[in-house]
Amino acid sequence: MHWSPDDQEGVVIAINGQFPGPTIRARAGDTLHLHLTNKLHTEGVVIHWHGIRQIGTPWADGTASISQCAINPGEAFVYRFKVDRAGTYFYHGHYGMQRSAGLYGSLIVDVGEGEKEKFEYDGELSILLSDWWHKGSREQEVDLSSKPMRWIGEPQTLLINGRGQFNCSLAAHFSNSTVAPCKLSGNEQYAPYILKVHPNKTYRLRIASSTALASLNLAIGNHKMRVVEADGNYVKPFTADNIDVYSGDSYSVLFRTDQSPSHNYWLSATVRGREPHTPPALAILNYLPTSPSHLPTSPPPTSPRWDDYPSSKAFSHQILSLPGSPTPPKTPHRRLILLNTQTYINGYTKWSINNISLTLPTTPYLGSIKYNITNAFDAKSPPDRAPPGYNVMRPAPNPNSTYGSGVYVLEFNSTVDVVLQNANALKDNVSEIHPWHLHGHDFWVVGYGEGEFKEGDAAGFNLRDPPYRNTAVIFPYGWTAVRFVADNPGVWAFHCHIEPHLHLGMGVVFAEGVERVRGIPNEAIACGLTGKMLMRNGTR
Ligand SMILES: O=C1O[C@H]([C@@H](O)CO)C(O)=C1O
Repeated sequence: MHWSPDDQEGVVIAINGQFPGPTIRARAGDTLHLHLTNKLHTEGVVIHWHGIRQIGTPWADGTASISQCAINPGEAFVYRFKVDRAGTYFYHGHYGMQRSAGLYGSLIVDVGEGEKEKFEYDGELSILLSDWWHKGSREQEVDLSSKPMRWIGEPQTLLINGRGQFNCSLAAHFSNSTVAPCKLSGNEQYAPYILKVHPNKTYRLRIASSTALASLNLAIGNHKMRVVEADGNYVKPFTADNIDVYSGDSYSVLFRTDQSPSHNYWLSATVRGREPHTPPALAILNYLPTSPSHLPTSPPPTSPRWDDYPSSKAFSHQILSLPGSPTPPKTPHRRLILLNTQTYINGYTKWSINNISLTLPTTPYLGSIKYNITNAFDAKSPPDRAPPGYNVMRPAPNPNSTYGSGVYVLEFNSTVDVVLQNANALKDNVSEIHPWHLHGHDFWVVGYGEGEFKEGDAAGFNLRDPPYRNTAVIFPYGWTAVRFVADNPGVWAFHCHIEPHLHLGMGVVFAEGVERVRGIPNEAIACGLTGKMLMRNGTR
């Protein structure tokens, strides 16, 4: 497939003229060859593929490590990887703030030839959720990197498959707010996305969130959902009126079209965890043969209040793996405790992990480790835990941190626990949601807790049916523990999926079995010191 991000039109990055980018659909076991030409005039492009583990491919894709060389304007690159299992995934830009500008699309992998899903359905629908600002991604980067920082604020619009409303509401007549009704003839950019269904069928709705900031809650008016998949893995099915979807998450839900077929219904997404200044995103569930322009006669579904954390926690705790799913090794070889804090460095606002704010080196980690280039990043590994006695309920007594680019070197095939410890941010009584995403692996989400993690809490970890996924949320003032096996040779990012938070340093880098990585393509290391090495060797 040929595939080219084009220049920003307004503030949206399109791929092959489409926004969001094209849906890439494959079958488990396929090897994809995606030819990417960067047609942006001034910016490099890096793409990350969610859920792709790439074990067994000829090389551990440099995209797995967020510091790979960007594909420069005018350059072309072939992404080659195997999609080894079915599931709902997506891809997105991983360079600067390009995700907030729209560089994303769906990646859907069907079960292999002759195989069956563990649930049945008559039809399938797919939505990719995102958020959108009127400011371009470059301006946002400058704002975030200024002293004092200028925060990007809440998005102007939430989008469902790239569609959303600004300054008008499709459901204005249901509320007493002063927002004007949207005048629809059908082709406006704010026309809603329409999900067409036939009555009395079971549909699989695939959902992924590529938001740059917003945590969302999704509901379909008058319809219950049955959650069956999370991040490409089966979960024990459960029924929900609404579901939380954090940035980086993907789900499949089943629902029955058992409502009156002479009406249409709203699908809505609302903001969670931050006081919303953005109206809900609305799409229309259109019961055929009713006309899609027949707006729903009932109001959009209600969702929990943005700060109703007990309901979000209850939802997360309900996600457990389907019996027969992989279970974690019983004991870890190593446990990292990563304290998440909002900090300052010389007056610049940052996010830090164990008091280090990640700054990516200009040379890709994969190449520098593989070829023993010792001065490309900090030789010292970051600490395995923050100093004891830190009060997570209060702003830090000393809010200053330092920059760092060091790597956690994990023993190949070892079992690693990571406890993500949330804390108070810079302001009193503020602690935010952070969805953490791991590249190149799935992890088991083995526990959640309130306040400070204590070693004794590990005795309560769920090792029986923890969900196996690649994104896990930490709630305000709480901790979340994940366990994974470091069995994928390469260098892998683990980071908050809120794009401005990563931009401000909220991430860490893991390296394992790099000596086993064979045949790194030149394009993946053609920058920084490895780029110079290739030039010296005459290979470039
Ligand atoms: O990183 C962030 O910065 C702001 C605020 O803390 C400072 O303006 C905010 O809400 C974030 O999530």
